[in-house]
Amino acid sequence: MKKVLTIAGSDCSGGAGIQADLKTIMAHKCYGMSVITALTAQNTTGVYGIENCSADFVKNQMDCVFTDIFPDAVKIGMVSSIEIIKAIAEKLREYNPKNIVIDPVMVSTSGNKLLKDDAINTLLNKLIPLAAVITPNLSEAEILCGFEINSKEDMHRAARKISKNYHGHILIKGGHLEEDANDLLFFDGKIHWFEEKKINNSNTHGTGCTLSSAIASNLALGYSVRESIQNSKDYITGALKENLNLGRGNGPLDHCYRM
Ligand SMILES: Nc1ncnc2c1ncn2[C@@H]1O[C@H](COP(=O)(O)OP(=O)(O)OP(=O)(O)O)[C@@H](O)[C@H]1O
Ligand SMILES: Cc1ncc(CO)c(N)n1
Repeated sequence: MKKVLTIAGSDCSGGAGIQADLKTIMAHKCYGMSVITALTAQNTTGVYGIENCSADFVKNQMDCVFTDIFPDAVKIGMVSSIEIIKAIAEKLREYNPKNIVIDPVMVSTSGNKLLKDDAINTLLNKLIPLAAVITPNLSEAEILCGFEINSKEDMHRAARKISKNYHGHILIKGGHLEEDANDLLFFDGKIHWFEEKKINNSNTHGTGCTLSSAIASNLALGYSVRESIQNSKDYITGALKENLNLGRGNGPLDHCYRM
């Protein structure tokens, strides 16, 4: 059994964060573990509160996982504050796991801040360099590259700019583009598009969390980065097509459809 660790925030409504990650990891028949960085009080309509875990307790959780059941891949999502980011980076350098996927979560689907403004530089300088793959959405990529992204050409320019400081795989997700849901992979100066028609479903709460934990699961299973992204995109597309409709806002995905 391959083991996948998610380091992320909890979403009590079960659609994003740790809960989405564990459901995704299990749907890939891997063993899921979680290090919780923050508790959020949220649902399909918004985020109503955040309680950060102390940096020491994040380290304590990471020690417990890494000294006992060493993961084959690690997904990192909401990291909340400078202290937590530094704690995670320190422990990752100590244990040196393979297949680190970072979803640089900054804002929730419902528009609430999940990363403190002053923590962006620490995320960029201390954590992102440790990743094999990063998966910014359009607004996160805009913050990382410093200009607006409105088209596929802009996505390509943004990836090139981000690659000047980060040398791993950059996947810019196009889920928020007007037309298709096309994602761009940039690595070693080369690009590859993962193309998909946009599904007419507003229940997209947790798509980013799901994609990144699916990529981590596929990497743990031994697939290449490109295969892992394609498999994960297929997984998301299938889950969106199920048309689950829960809650009063942007509802979660159906993770049961392949089980
Ligand atoms: N309506 C849709 N139809 C098809 N694919 C979609 C749709 N919305 C998002 N996706 C896909 O889902 C994945 C996640 O992308 P998205 O841009 O939504 O991430 P995100 O904004 O980080 O997610 P989150 O809303 O969880 O923060 C991408 O592969 C994207 O192309
Ligand atoms: C805990 C958590 N992580 C990530 C997201 C991004 O969708 C969210 N809404 N909540």
